[in-house]
Amino acid sequence: MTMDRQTRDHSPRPVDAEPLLQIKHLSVDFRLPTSVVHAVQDVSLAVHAGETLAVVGESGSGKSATALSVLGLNPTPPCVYTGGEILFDGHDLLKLSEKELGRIRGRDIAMVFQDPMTSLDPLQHVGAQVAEVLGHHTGMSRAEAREAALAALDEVGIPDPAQRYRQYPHELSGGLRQRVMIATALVGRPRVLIADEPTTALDVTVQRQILDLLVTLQHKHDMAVVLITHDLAVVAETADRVAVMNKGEVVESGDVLDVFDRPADDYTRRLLTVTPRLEAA
Ligand SMILES: Nc1ncnc2c1ncn2[C@@H]1O[C@H](COP(=O)(O)OP(=O)(O)OP(=O)(O)O)[C@@H](O)[C@H]1O
Repeated sequence: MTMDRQTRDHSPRPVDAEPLLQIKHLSVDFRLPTSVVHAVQDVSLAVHAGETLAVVGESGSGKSATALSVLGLNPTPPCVYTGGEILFDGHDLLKLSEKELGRIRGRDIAMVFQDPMTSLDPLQHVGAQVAEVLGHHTGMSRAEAREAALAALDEVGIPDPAQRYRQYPHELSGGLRQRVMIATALVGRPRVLIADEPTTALDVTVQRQILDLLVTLQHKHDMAVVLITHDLAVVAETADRVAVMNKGEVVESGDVLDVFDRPADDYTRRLLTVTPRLEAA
């Protein structure tokens, strides 16, 4: 499988640039009543500003547990962080208090999940939910937060934002709901966006539009994006680098073009052969 290097936008970055977010030797267990799941084992990942790192692997390989660790969102218990560091802005996020992490969530590092229905409040107007993020993180007045939320809805391509502002999540299509989630994530201008299967629940045409939107916004705001997905075609189209996870470990990582053209690990090779859509990517 080969990909056209000419058509991909790989913005060069200074070789000595520090990663914005760095996960070093992270290990995470889930201690259940009768067993222990070693969900993440000695995982190291790094992402720079303006770069997309894809984390791929089959279901249960530890992608989400790794991503959720960044913002301390794995349920504790049963989750126990057994080793490693997550470095952001000179801090080890694993050592921060809940209050300190709360300040980083949404403002510096934001997440988008697969299913907006579980992340959005069904009883609150969508616009108010976008504005609420600003209330948490800035000193904006209500009117200013409303204006900024309207601008964010507009930026993510929601038609007629003033009217949509006053709708509830169930009144929107799946694609529009995911756009609201993205607006909610990005309105605080985070430097890192973690997107966990952001398009899996959507039909193929809408998937394309949402991915295009994420790429556009990433370039516009020079964000670092960690994209969790099991879809290698999505990786081929959007990511700069890829880390392949299997059974809690990173088995291979590198430039997407290199890894996909010349996979070094058997597991990566197997993943690539079961993804026919890649041929067209
Ligand atoms: N809250 C939890 N309690 C117990 N076990 C968990 C919990 N969350 C994840 N696990 C287990 O940890 C392992 C890794 O799960 P994780 O959700 O990170 O995988 P994944 O690669 O993201 O899979 P998927 O693509 O299906 O989301 C799995 O064995 C899973 O069952």
